[in-house]
Amino acid sequence: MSVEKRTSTNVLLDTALKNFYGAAAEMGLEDGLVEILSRSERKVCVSIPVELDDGTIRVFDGFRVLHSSALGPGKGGVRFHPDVCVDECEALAFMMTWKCSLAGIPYGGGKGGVSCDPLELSPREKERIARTFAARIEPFVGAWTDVPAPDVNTGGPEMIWFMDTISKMRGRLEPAIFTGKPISLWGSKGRTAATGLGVATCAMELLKVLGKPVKDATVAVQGFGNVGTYAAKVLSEAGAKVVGVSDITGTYFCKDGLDIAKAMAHVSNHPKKLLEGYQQAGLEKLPLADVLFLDVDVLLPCALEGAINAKNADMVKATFIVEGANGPVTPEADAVLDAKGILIVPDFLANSGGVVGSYFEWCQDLAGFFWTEEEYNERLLRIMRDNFHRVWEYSQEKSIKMRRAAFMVAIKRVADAVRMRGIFL
Ligand SMILES: NC(=O)C1=CN([C@@H]2O[C@H](COP(=O)(O)OP(=O)(O)OC[C@H]3O[C@@H](n4cnc5c(N)ncnc54)[C@H](OP(=O)(O)O)[C@@H]3O)[C@@H](O)[C@H]2O)C=CC1
Ligand SMILES: O=C(O)CCC(=O)C(=O)O
Repeated sequence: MSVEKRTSTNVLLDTALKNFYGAAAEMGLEDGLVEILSRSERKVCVSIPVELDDGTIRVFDGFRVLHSSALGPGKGGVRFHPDVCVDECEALAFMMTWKCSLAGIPYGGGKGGVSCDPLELSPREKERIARTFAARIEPFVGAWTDVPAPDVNTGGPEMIWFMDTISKMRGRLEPAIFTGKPISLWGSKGRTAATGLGVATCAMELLKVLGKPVKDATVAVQGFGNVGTYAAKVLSEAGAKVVGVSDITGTYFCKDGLDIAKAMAHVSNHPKKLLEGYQQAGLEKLPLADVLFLDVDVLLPCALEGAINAKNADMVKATFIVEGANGPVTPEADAVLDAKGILIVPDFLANSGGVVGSYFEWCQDLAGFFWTEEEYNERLLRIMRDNFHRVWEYSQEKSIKMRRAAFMVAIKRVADAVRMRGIFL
């Protein structure tokens, strides 16, 4: 039997599938498992009717995809963004399966989202969307079925609206269904910074194995949201020089290094949480895309998928790329960057600090016993460093790129679970 390969017009899904098929072929995965693992167990599409503040009604589309539950309950964020669609959610759920597997945590892959533009919505409108979305996906989520978390444009408030709605529907508190909650309401110390801390840790481990000092290494960060800010903060605190950061208002560049704490304070005080208007001595404002083309040691794409693609890959000057976002480099760009000798730490290794941190929160919620931030960070750093080295060493041993090595390690664990449990999960 030969496998009929799935393709997609959605770039992110097509990328995820191509990377999976390539790794599956290289490791000689049997056809039946390739068929099973190239499809999602469940794709839920819901409509979300909401009354806006002006009294009009709008219906938004929402999605929750469970790619695989072979290793445990689904795990993955919920995104609020105008481009959200079922294919994008499937691609991200697919990547969550490999991310959780690679991280060695007991979860499968899930992802969800609502197609909406948060910049156009009031907080009350966002709350109505979040609560109706939660109510409509209620039959499909649970601490032992599928555990959502924050992603682009969602965070603590959305997780509380989700948790509160489902707790009311079930008549009991359900804290372990959602992670990324505020610390005061069954959240965990450390979770907010976890993804960025993990990205920065991978960058520092990479520099270390290559014998390059972190001190004065130059860094550029695309996206100054949850992942980008904390990655920039940790690296600048470790002595690296973060010379460029960006959000949708443009690229902010300073050759002597940006003051990341000051930039974070500016964003947190900005009414729309933007870098717009940020000032410091020596600052230059550059066009949006320029952050990707700065001549730096390390580039961290921490915004959205497809940022580095066939059209712009040739202009990238960084020596290393550590992928903070999910899917920021398309396969075509990957080939161009490889030819230029640019080394890439793949997304589902580099940004796995978020889901590892969510796992810690879930454990604490189930136990009703909470850890200190030191305990949380100590465990997170140990896992991130071990995982980085496992993938790095495997890629060296096999003379393959880190992305391929990470896929092979991750697919093996899921395939073993399917073999042990039987195919009808
Ligand atoms: N949060 C988490 O724990 C995890 C997130 N990720 C992934 O990391 C990425 C970022 O997520 P997160 O930080 O949570 O999201 P946020 O919404 O907090 O931040 C996203 C940032 O990207 C910026 N951005 C969007 N488009 C562009 C663009 N074209 N150029 C420059 N900046 C842009 C946004 O700018 P603005 O604010 O101006 O819109 C914002 O600063 C996503 O791919 C997500 O899936 C992965 C693992 C875990
Ligand atoms: O924290 C989580 O559970 C998932 C985070 C996520 O969506 C991701 O890693 O892409």
